[in-house]
Amino acid sequence: MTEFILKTNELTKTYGRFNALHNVSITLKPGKIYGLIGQNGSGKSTLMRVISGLSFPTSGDLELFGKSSPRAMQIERKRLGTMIESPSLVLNMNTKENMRAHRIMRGIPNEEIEDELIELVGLGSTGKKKVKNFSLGMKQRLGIAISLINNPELLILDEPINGLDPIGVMEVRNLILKLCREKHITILISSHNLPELFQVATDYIIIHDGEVKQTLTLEQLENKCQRHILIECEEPDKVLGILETELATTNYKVLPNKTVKLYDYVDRKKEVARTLFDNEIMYTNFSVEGDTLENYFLSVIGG
Ligand SMILES: Nc1ncnc2c1ncn2[C@@H]1O[C@H](COP(=O)(O)OP(=O)(O)OP(=O)(O)O)[C@@H](O)[C@H]1O
Repeated sequence: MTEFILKTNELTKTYGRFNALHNVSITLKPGKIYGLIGQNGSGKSTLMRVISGLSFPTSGDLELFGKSSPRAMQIERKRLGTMIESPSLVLNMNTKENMRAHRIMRGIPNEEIEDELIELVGLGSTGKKKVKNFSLGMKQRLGIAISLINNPELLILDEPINGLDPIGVMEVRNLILKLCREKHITILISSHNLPELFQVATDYIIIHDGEVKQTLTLEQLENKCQRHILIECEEPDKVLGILETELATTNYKVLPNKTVKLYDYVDRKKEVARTLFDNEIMYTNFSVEGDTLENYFLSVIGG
């Protein structure tokens, strides 16, 4: 298996003097769901367009499935599926007709893939119903089915849950998880809604004003957001001893910089401080940390 599906190195895209992307360096590994999170106008679609070959970078490099020459990339891009901005659907056609049109346009001979994908995205019962009468969620799922027609290894979905009602969101979310878990497709999905992405993504790329501000795994994000008491001290081992014997908790983490994160007693911090004091533990910092997803996102983008 390729170690990296995609690597970008200092990708920049300018429109006139405006930097839509600035020195974007990211890597995507197989089997993951990457959440590209940023406000409106932060550069999400631009990045997706450049990766998909719909737009050229002004400078910087792109490597797809280990290949970087323009000729090789043209071939490797056949391993991508994309739905950028709204799906391209013919409203006067039904599900099957839309699938067929796209299959023929892409030159894919396997007719069976049409029904397979229609079932996969849960549109098997739509029959003769025309797309113009579909809900937004159904249209998004049909768009995703179309983007899967070439059996892609990397799927790029630009705001697929934007504007959907809660049921539509849930259906698209479940579909994305299914594609990753059962079909082993790596997914890059953009949204301006971190709590929504939080339900599906395994990794996060935070973009703001065309710059990647942070990349982090789900575990790192959870750690950042989980409320805890932060204790910085000279002798963390002694602190742990007190936490276990006096406060009967092992729900803590010790960081290499002599810092203890305690996930219990967050709303009873005076009790912890008193216990440490009574046991003659000196600390240099004692504070409650951690945030909501939205606040964390805002702190990263400087809001
Ligand atoms: N063809 C273009 N010409 C000039 N400016 C552009 C062009 N395409 C995008 N931009 C600008 O680049 C910036 C990034 O746009 P982009 O569409 O990538 O943002 P986005 O994060 O996808 O936003 P949204 O969530 O609203 O879709 C925006 O300020 C946009 O106006």
